[in-house]
Amino acid sequence: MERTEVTKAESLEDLIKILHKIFESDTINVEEVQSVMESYQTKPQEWMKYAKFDQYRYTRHLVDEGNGKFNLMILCWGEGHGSSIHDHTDSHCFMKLLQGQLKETLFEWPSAKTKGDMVQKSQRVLQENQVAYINDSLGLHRVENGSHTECAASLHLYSPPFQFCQTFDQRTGHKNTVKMTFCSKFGEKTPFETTISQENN
Ligand SMILES: N[C@@H](CS(=O)O)C(=O)O
Ligand SMILES: [Fe+2]
Repeated sequence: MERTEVTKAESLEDLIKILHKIFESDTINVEEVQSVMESYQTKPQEWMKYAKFDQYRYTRHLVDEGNGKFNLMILCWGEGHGSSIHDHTDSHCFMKLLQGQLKETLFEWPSAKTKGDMVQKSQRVLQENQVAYINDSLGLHRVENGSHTECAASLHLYSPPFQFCQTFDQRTGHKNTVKMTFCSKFGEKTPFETTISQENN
């Protein structure tokens, strides 16, 4: 089979344009999305306006709604911040490192039979510009900024977009449904009323 030519994204704006084009189609080619996201060489001045860090937990900032086909967002991870083990609500999830490093740990879905600790499948450290991909059939993951001196930022694309996910307790495998909210949308801070019940995972 011929390899699909992948356009190089010259800027974040350019990347968004290319993604819109790709997602006009009803079928998604995971490798194509991954390659185009990888082709963008991170330039902090292009995404700085979205990046706001919190002292206590990672924050989520909506960048683009992808014509209803995908959500593109920037996540800001302070020193030592991490997510809980979670799923991705049957969506495709692409995660590109914009700054720093993030450790991704994959887990198996807990089964009714296996009680106790959740089973860890693999672990890797993502470097600047790298793109990771996950969906529910590949398992669950936890993402962490292990550094105690550097913050990290990542660009996430979810298709179709989703607002809720399930988080899992590593010791028991018990799950909870959580609503995921945005700290800012399109560079503007989300009004306080809607962030008051904010729960990222
Ligand atoms: N999926 C998580 C971030 S990560 O840990 O992959 C979120 O959207 O908040
Ligand atoms: Fe995730």
